[in-house]
Amino acid sequence: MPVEKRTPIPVEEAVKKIVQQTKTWGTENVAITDCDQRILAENLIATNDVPPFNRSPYDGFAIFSDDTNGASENKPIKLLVLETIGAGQVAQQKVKSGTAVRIMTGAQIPVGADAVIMLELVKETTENGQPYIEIKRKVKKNDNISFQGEDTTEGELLAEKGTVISPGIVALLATFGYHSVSVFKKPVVGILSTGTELLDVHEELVPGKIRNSNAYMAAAQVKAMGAKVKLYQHREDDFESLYESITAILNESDLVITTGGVSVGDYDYLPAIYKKLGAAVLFNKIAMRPGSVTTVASYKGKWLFGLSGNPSACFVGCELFVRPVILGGMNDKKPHCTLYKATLGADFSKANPFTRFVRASLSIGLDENVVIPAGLDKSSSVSSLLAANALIVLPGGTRGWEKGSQVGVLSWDGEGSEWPWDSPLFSKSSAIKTAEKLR
Ligand SMILES: Nc1nc2c(c(=O)[nH]1)N[C@H]1C(S)=C(S)[C@@H](COP(=O)(O)OP(=O)(O)OC[C@H]3O[C@@H](n4cnc5c(N)ncnc54)[C@H](O)[C@@H]3O)O[C@H]1N2
Ligand code: MOO
Ligand SMILES: [Mg+2]
Repeated sequence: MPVEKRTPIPVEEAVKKIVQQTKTWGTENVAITDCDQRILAENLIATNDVPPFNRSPYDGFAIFSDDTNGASENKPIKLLVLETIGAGQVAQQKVKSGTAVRIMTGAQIPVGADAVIMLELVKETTENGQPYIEIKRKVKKNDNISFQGEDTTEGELLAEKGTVISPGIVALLATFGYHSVSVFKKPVVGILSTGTELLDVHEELVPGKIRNSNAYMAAAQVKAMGAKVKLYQHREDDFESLYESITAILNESDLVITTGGVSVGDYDYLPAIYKKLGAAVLFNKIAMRPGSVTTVASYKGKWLFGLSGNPSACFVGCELFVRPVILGGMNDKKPHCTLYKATLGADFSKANPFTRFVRASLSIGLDENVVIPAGLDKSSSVSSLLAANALIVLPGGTRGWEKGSQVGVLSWDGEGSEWPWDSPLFSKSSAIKTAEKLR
């Protein structure tokens, strides 16, 4: 059989094809205790003013400010203390001229009081068994009052649907009585590695075999993206059993990630499996390195991601193509890796017609971000993933890059990007033209 000729498409076009087909995973209600890092499927609206009543920001005395007119070191004024209230208590009596209520931080300002003076600024006395305070200064109306609604007002839109729930948002949900909250569902991602050479993690090495690292790596990646993972026992490169496994996994998952067996080799069965399934292949060759063989197909509303068997290629394919499907389906407004501009900290000499994604270590600085390649730059490398927190994006058709160059970097750390692909740092370049020549 002649080897299949594949037509590479530019990376951004591949990502666009995916984004166009992304649909939401639906919504569910989760308890406030389980909602952190999920994505809001409803607007977060203030259901009351915060604070809900005028309150004291200090431990002190609630007074009627006009009583302090003319008060001075030599001429203190004296007020009768009616009662004491702590936070959570409400004064029983009104503050009238000549009186005060001892009040603790967080307690509601008593009716009639229009200012608070701190404990440290008064002298406490007793006369005829009655508690009094002396004040030696003028206190202005509204001094030391935390006003109702000064933080938020009822009806205010605080966070829009699509926002990631941070600890701060959890605080607001609690403040406004959302004991449960509507969030976008997590998709279920089934992960299966194929390879006759693969061993389980606990197995001893034998000649010709290696341990399966891709499945565990991909599981960790998609978990970090917020998906649920179903990890399956790896399979040998055998058409029938692989076909059977994949159809079974399709029933149990929203997305199926396979690793390996997706290129043009004798035992690369994924292309034939997509064909037999009747899956619609969006692309099977991308003008990029690593990960050029990444294949994405859709089947009955489900996704099939054929990631490369080479670990670094598998990793990159997952970040570039799986991420926007998982996060986009959860209505995350920034479903792609975060784009940074950085200074290249070391020469990168390899020329390549394809857009390169170099595993790299990115340091975010106050004045400058610096990025350096993270190790052996081969798609088969595992060790270069160790120090990597980002991918340097080097547009195709270039003759190597010098230390000091400004480059675009995509990182899986950070808040994500809406659409990083238009960045001039990635210059629409000659990648595809050069790739065409190579075909
Ligand atoms: N004649 C051609 N050969 C190859 C091409 C090509 O275009 N023409 N593409 C090369 C590129 S680029 C890549 S990437 C690989 C992709 O290969 P597959 O996705 O088909 O993966 P496999 O053949 O199954 O394995 C490749 C490599 O990765 C190792 N591997 C596989 N699975 C795992 C795993 N779960 N954990 C760790 N390592 C794994 C496997 O042992 C192989 O060494 O094809 C090139 N060839
Ligand atoms: O997909 Mo391969 O790893 O392009 O390098
Ligand atoms: Mg292969």
